[in-house]
Amino acid sequence: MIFSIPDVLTKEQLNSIKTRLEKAEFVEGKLTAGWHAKLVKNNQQLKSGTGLLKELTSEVERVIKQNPLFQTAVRPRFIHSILFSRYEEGMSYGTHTDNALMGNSFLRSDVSFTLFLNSPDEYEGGELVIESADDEKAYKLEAGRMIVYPSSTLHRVNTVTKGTRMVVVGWVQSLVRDASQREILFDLDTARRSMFAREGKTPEFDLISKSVANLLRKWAE
Ligand SMILES: O=C(O)CCC(=O)C(=O)O
Ligand SMILES: [Fe+2]
Repeated sequence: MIFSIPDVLTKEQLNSIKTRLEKAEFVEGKLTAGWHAKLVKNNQQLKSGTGLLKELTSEVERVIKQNPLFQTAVRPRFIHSILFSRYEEGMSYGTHTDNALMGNSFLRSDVSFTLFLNSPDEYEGGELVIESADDEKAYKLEAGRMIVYPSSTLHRVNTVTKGTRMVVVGWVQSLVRDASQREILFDLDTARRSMFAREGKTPEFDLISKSVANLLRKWAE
């Protein structure tokens, strides 16, 4: 399931993050890529091990974690490996797949996300393109909006031909590893919430709630 969440960050939060990033030190993106992704990764990211990265990471993580749509659709156990990436003119990230396990704790990447920090009219190119078996789709979202997609895909970032593209990227180890199981839980949960809004706590609502809980018991790890 690929979906996007609007207004993950408010205008004030976006401005505050961008102001702090303007003065920050960025390094070669290749430093955190797997051996094959390194070959095609040509961007910059906020230097690791700095107070600023820790501060911004915890701010963004908290906001994402609290988002109700993210919670129901992704069921995060760990949000991890967050990077603040910058693509200037001529930069791109060629076709790759994300590492399955990341960092010293080998956190699994089930779901990837890109949170756009600047507006699409501030740069040309720079679309995130996600491939499927016979097609591909390009995403270039407004500032504050986040695209969420399976880490199992092949994807790329087109060359930025003008301006600068600023994003936050990160990964999630979900409580429910299997994407099709996550989708079943998401559909049932959405259906029962809309039934609840219309008719309140009916016997049908109780039965769907019981199924959501029991499936979660079966599938969560
Ligand atoms: O910048 C993006 O939208 C995605 C970047 C990416 O694919 C990655 O960092 O692995
Ligand atoms: Fe990626």
